[in-house]
Amino acid sequence: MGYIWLIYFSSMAVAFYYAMTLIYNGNQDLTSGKVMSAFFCVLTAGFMIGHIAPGIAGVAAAQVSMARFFYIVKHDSVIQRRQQDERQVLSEIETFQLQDVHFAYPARPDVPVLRGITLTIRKGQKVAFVGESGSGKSTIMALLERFYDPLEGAVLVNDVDLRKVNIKSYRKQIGYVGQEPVLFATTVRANIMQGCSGATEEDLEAAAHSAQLDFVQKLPDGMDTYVGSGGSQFSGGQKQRIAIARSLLKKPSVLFLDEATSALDRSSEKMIQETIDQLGKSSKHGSMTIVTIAHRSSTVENSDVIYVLENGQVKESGSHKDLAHQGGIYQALAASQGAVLRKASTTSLGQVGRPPHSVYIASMRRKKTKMPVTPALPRPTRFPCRACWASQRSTGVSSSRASSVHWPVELASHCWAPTSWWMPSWR
Ligand SMILES: Nc1ncnc2c1ncn2[C@@H]1O[C@H](COP(=O)(O)OP(=O)(O)OP(=O)(O)O)[C@@H](O)[C@H]1O
Repeated sequence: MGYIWLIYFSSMAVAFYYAMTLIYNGNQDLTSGKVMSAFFCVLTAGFMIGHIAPGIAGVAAAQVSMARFFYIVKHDSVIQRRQQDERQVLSEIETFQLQDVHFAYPARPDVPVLRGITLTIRKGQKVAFVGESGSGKSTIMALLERFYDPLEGAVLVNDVDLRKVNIKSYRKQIGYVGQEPVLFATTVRANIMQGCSGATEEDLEAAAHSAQLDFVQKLPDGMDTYVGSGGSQFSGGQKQRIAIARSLLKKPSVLFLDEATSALDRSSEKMIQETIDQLGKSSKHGSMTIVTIAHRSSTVENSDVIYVLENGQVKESGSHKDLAHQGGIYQALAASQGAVLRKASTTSLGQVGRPPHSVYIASMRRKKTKMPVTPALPRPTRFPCRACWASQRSTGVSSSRASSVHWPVELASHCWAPTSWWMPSWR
């Protein structure tokens, strides 16, 4: 920009100098008055045009924003809403029923996602959906929230087809926390109060306490801390906790948790779950219905009913106690996770805080073996990836021996995998 101004004023100076030279040399057509008026005209015009330039960039940005705005405004809802049909106003949700529900997403109408789901959820129940990735768990939740309508069959609420229920009154009753919650670029307080403007400071504090928001209190600005664009100034688990606080403040009669505590450590998750269970028993609507999707067995163990999905169908249902010994998919899933956890707690590699390198050193000391000279390694904070660990196991090398063989020599960059890779979840 500085160069433009330099060129602009330099050319003006040259033109001015040239005009003055012509006058002094006796040019009859030019007078100093004419030159000065022309000079000020050009100066003013240039100044104005210079001011337009940033505006042109603004117009381009506004065009993009307007295009996005009109895209959203004109976007048709995927649910066929007919206001005259949505007469049933709900003050309370007693039951949900899915009756032989078939569904495919509008973007892929030929790919069936749900194939004949029939189930009932009653008031106050804790219901969980588990199953492999892509089996249709979140899709069931989306239908229960009426983000989509089923292609065949029906979703009933209090025995009324959801298509006939006033959607505003219905959604006021439900709370939803997803895996990647949406936070707005404002303060923690404003994010939690979103949609609950009537909540008092005590309600806010109670919700924050229930959702384990202690970390916010430790920040200099407390509840008035700015969360950043999309909550970018907080970690995934912290964002989930803020979103849980937001939902709890609303005191919904039904709470949908779609992997809502997946980013939390086990103890925080357990504490939040216990609080939600307690709140569930004492919500303003009597008892709160809680619908959970999770991959960790510990998250769903306390549920009254667990539905196990496979390829868009319910394959098993029952309590954890029933399913854990049924010899089906759930038992296999729970056992595989339990086995991994057991292995993690018994094998030296799985002991948190005692990484493989120190295990190796300790084992060499025990055996009074002369330690080979190995290059100094940074203190490891992560574990070998599952593939490497499996290959060590298959060669029959013991864990400490395996780590001594493998760890210092071959621990390549891919082995610096997060423990979550090594400790498989149900995904
Ligand atoms: N908006 C969409 N448009 C088209 N297909 C979709 C859409 N959302 C999900 N699907 C497809 O529907 C299927 C079920 O997805 P869904 O999200 O319900 O699975 P899920 O069991 O919740 O999986 P995960 O445990 O990974 O969240 C998947 O095959 C997915 O690719």
